[in-house]
Amino acid sequence: MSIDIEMVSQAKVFGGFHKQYTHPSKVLQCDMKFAVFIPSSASTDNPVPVFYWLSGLTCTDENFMQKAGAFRVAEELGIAIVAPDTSPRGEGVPDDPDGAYDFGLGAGFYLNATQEPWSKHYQMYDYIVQELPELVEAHFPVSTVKSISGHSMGGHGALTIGIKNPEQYRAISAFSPITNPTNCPWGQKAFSRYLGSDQELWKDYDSCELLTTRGCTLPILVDQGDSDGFLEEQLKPQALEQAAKQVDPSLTLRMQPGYDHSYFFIQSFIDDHLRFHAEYLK
Ligand SMILES: N[C@@H](CCC(=O)N[C@@H](CSC=O)C(=O)NCC(=O)O)C(=O)O
Repeated sequence: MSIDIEMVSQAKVFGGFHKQYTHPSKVLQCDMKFAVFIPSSASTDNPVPVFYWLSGLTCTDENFMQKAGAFRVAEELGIAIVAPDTSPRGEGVPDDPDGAYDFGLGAGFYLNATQEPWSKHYQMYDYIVQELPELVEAHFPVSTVKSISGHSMGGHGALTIGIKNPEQYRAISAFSPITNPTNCPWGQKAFSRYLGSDQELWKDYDSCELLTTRGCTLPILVDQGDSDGFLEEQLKPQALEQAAKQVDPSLTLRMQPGYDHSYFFIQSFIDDHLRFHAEYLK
């Protein structure tokens, strides 16, 4: 079934096009925006692979597209980029009761909420894994070959979604991911509200737990700045390293001296990530 999408803006960049769209989401029960970069080599005769980018807390589709500096190398490698929003939006979509930045709007945590009042709209896992790729593949000159990456909350999303769907993605990468959300304040706040008090159920969205119990057949690249203010309390890359050691050696964790949590860090290493993904998207 084809879903209608409406273009909001487009701009030529490095020979390709950045385009922003809006569409009604059946899964999220609201209108959503997403953005794509389509390289100039893409056509119906030459469908290109797709790099999905999941952004972090407070972001929309715009943060990565405007700040990461990814288009020159994506054009060179012939890779499309898709950047969704980070939560459902719009009238009727509930937000954090105190308007906090780390829950509700802009903070969907890429999971399927089970608790009221969140469960009606906050189904970001199904949106990213099913609805959005179906829509993208129906409307753009792209193949079904894809990989997934993200930052912070989006790094958590990329890791958990990639680990759980190895048949759908070719590679996973992350910048400064929340690796062990069941064991950090951001994750505990979000999971207790979206998923309820049974912490056994939280494990299904924790990359350390998933790696330990399922392993991972996909290659994983993680970059983490050692001057990141969220490092010790929220991100815990060593927990991911420990979990990976127990199952297989597919994780490359690079601690990057002096870098913080910002898009300046992402901008500094996004070319490495795109080239890493390109190896597996061939
Ligand atoms: N207190 C800050 C926190 C928001 C923040 O740092 N957001 C990061 C992602 S954090 C983890 O998911 C981000 O990417 N921000 C957008 C950007 O363009 O930098 C605040 O409210 O600003």
